[in-house]
Amino acid sequence: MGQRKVCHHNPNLPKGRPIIFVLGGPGSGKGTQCDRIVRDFGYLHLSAGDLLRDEVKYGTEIGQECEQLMKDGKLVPVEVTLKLIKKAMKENRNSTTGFLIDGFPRAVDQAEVFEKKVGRPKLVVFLDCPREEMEKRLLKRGETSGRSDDNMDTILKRFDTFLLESMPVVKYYDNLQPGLVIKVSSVPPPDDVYKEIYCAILGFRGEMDTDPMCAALHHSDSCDRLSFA
Ligand SMILES: Nc1ncnc2c1ncn2[C@@H]1O[C@H](COP(=O)(O)OP(=O)(O)OP(=O)(O)O)[C@@H](O)[C@H]1O
Ligand SMILES: O=c1ccn([C@@H]2O[C@H](COP(=O)(O)O)[C@@H](O)[C@H]2O)c(=O)[nH]1
Repeated sequence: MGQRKVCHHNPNLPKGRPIIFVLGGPGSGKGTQCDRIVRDFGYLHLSAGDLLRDEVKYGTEIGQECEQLMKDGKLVPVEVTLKLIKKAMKENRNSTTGFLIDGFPRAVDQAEVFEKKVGRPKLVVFLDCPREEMEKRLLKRGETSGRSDDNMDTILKRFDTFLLESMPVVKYYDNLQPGLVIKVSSVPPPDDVYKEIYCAILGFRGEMDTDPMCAALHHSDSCDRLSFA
């Protein structure tokens, strides 16, 4: 993953509704940032984890198949997640201006199959957060979330799965298309983390100059801060 100086200004954007992936470790803040993106851009937020938890909650066949895997911090088969995501995209294709996919793809083979069967995202946001910080956040969230995986035992397994299987997805997209991935530290407060994401989205929409803060970033050398290094 080399140093690349890339501004998010892609003149060859295909038409249609954009897809954004928000990736990062467990508790890195994906859902928190997605809330802000939805607020400002109105994209449809599809959390693969939420879709799976709904299946578990309603006791569907998929839910029964996935419940234990999720408690063990393992990945459910891509056929399952892809089916849920594609269904939600299809149902909403006429009512949304874009798709914000949170926590998927979780492995390189998942990214490959998405690329083949659905398409390429316009932007991949990678939230970078130290493990200790993620652990602290998840344990705190676990006090009230009711999630069966917000406990120390499962958190450790989720970290292992993330490092082994999910981190390579970031490199996959960075290699696939320079500038596609932005790496953002999610340690600062949520609104500060969001600034870079917001500018990157304006960038691929060709609207960078509509916001003075983003325009300054775009026209200065600091533009390469947005690229994955
Ligand atoms: N920048 C931040 N600073 C401090 N706390 C944060 C920040 N972003 C999110 N949090 C908190 O950390 C916890 C995890 O955040 P969030 O649910 O958004 O993470 P996630 O990446 O979606 O997690 P998961 O993958 O487990 O679903 C939440 O309680 C949230 O309020
Ligand atoms: O694409 C995905 C997304 C999620 N999972 C499983 O769900 C849990 C929880 O996911 P969150 O994104 O943290 O809500 C995850 O640990 C996996 O078991 C998945 O397999 N594939």
